[in-house]
Amino acid sequence: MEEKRQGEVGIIDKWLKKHLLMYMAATRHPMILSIRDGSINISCFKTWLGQDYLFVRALVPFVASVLIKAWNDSDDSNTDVEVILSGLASLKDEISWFQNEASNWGVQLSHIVAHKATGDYCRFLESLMLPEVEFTISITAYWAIEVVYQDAFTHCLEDDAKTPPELQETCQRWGNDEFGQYCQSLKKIANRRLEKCSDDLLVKAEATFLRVLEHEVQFWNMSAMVEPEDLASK
Ligand SMILES: Cc1ncc(CO)c(N)n1
Repeated sequence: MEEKRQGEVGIIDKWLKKHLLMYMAATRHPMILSIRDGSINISCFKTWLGQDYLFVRALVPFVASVLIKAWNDSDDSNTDVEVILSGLASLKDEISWFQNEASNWGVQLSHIVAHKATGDYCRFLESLMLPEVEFTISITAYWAIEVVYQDAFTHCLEDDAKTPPELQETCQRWGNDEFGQYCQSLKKIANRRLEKCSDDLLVKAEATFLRVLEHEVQFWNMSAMVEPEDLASK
């Protein structure tokens, strides 16, 4: 295999440049900016918390499907499987974190109903779980899903950010260095596969990346909406 020359940009970096506006719409959404400048309405945060709990639960079988595809198709399946397995394992801790955080904020997870954006995003995950969806496509989607949160929440932890103290821990969950490294590992696997896939698949993978960004924007939009019951209680 030809080694990439140092400094040469991979396919994903080309996409990030080409679709920068869409990427920024997902990672610098007004909801994220409102966390960063401290102006966030806490009821939006609670909406996000409940809906993201549903999303993360749906992420478990999706990541499991990526793992199976790595096992079956990957040209470097030992390390790929290990990377994906560590992500799958950490979802268990993440779900416990959501349960604990929800109880701290008085959010009843057993009563949460999926909003349209959550349902749409979960159905998209299900479509990617089908066996006929190639590993290259599903690992690209997995990287994109994780990197949006990593990038967005890292932004809320920068030195000049005014993130409220009670939201710091949430931002740390996705904005910590270790998760940043994890996203780099996913990017490396995706890039390696994308470098050698057919043009046809490359077009499909790029479209999948864009669909993830669209779903992320819709998800933030939905979270930023104040629930009718919160308005009624004002
Ligand atoms: C909507 C959404 N996207 C990405 C992540 C990252 O895991 C998440 N928890 N929720």
